[in-house]
Amino acid sequence: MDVQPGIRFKCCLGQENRNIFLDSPVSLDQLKQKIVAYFRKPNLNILVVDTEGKRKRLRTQDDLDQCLKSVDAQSSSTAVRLVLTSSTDTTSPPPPSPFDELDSAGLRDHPPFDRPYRQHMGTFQRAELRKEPSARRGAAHRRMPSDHNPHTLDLPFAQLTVNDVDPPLPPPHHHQHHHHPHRADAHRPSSPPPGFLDLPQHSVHDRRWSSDVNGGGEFIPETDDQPDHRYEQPSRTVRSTGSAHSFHSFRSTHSASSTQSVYSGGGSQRSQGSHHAVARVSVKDVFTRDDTESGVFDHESQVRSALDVPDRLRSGTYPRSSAPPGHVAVTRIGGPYTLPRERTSSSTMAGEGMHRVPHTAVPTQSHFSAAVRGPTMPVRWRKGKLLGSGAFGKVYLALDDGTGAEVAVKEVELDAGEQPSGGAVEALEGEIRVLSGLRHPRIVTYLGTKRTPETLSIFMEYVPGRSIARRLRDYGAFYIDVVRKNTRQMLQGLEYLHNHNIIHRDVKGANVLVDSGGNIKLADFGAARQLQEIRTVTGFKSMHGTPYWMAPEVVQGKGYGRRCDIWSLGCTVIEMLTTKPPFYNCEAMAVLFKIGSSNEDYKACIPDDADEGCRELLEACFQRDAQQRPSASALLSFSFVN
Ligand SMILES: Nc1ncnc2c1ncn2[C@@H]1O[C@H](COP(=O)(O)OP(=O)(O)OP(=O)(O)O)[C@@H](O)[C@H]1O
Repeated sequence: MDVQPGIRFKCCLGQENRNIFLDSPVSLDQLKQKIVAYFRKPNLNILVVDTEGKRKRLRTQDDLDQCLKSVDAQSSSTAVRLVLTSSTDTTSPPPPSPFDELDSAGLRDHPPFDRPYRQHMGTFQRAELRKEPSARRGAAHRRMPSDHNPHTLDLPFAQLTVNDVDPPLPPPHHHQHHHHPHRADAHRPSSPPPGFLDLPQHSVHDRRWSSDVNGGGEFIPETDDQPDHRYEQPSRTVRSTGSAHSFHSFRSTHSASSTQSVYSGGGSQRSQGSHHAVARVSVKDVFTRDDTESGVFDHESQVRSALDVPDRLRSGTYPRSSAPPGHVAVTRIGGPYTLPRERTSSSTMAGEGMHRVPHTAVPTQSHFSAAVRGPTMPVRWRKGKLLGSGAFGKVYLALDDGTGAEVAVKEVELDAGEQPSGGAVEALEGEIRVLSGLRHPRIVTYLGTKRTPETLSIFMEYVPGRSIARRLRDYGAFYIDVVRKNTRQMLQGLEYLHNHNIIHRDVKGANVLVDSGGNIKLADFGAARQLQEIRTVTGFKSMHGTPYWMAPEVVQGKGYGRRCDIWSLGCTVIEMLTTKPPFYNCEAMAVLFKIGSSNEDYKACIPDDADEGCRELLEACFQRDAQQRPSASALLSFSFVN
């Protein structure tokens, strides 16, 4: 199938950032229409920003064509940066953009920011990590902690290169993407503004669908144009139908005429080795203003997670007791609400096969009270007990004195005498600011940061049930059903992160937290590189960590992308089955060679008595060639996790 070329327009109006994708050839009218639709302001001036930061007004189709020509000339770039200003204010300077903020903070030219802001924030870096001057490295080794643990590793930091090795996606091809069985997820639509859902074009069915972090993320393409159609999942995603709609008046959206039957597309699909519940809902009935205020509005994952009935009902995330009779309690981003339950003869509450949510679903306003918003960044807070310590700092429980909620706070010591240069701390703060826009039931929510001269405190959602690693220590290896459920939920979290261009980089049992309902949340994602940088400058200047979960391309310093998380996920599955990751009986240095050496067959580490489906998934995860590893989305269709 021919895929038309497409152009991404990164639009910035004041603090609001949107990505708009348009197929070529792009017409100015089309662009203007999109801008009006997305920013809900008519007659905006459109200024194009060139690579040197100069702005030029786009008035005519010719201007646009010229501009697109210059984009074509730079083969690596298909993005056009636009600044929008109010047309009533043609003389005043354009509104501030995140780039301006970085400029004024002197950060933009700092190495971590030598790429566009969002690309950096999206954590897919092509830039090599800065190399430590050798003298400093020497000092680093002198200052390495003496408590050597054979299972941890101190490497000169500069050995790691972070590259987005994932090849680019073909450009978007709207309107027809549903029809191609293999490319259904190979298109990325534009990110809608809060309260706006451009569903006709960008249905939730498109799993490439991704709103940006705080509305303006750099979209780094996924890798599924790689030949892993064999892993393609036919119809697992939730389809959403509906028209563009404001979420700002919740009550008015519940008219009896809404279309929102939820049904499975032909019931369960065991032929693919899995069940696929295909739901059709009117998203306007699922989301409210609360969702749109969270800074990110990921319709697909939210719809999917809201309707991931098998998982939730099995695991008890939905507090059934909280639902009135005849209703299903549903945990939404930020909290629960209820949907009337209606069973059909082929449905079960475990979600096997068909389940229906009739159009009379009526969440009430009371369900959307403060309780559903989840934790927020505390203004005044008190430190509680130590929850644990890691390579980068200690994690404490803390009480938010404003709301009474408990949150977790990771304290990273900053060496006051040797402040990190080059804005490493600011970079981390910026990263957390962006990451705190992410919301998904399978990831720990970052809330924000606070800094004193001695400490950087990173606030997070508190997950009470301890990590998988800790549970393995306490109880021993998990039964296969728990491994299955945890794996599925980890994949859901990874899918969400990867769709938002975040590589976790440190997937392992210690970074998978379990809540009191036995559901997992991925922790410690996205910020590892900045933390590493801070520790590099202020602490023992080395890469400190444990290599057992590392992917070969990471160890080999080749540069890596999202698929390194898939390898680590495989190691974590082994960890859950046996309590230890592969080769844990070897010292850290030895295991590095094993990981790096193509002679070492990781598949041999799969326990002999492993479930057939589990073996299939692990073999896929342990493909040495990262490109051969399926994506998180593809793995979600494997029989083991269904
Ligand atoms: N949001 C959280 N809620 C509850 N407990 C947490 C939270 N974040 C971390 N913890 C606890 O604190 C411990 C230390 O976490 P931290 O992220 O500092 O280190 P780690 O992940 O164990 O190790 P490393 O830093 O080497 O990856 C974790 O093992 C976990 O038990």
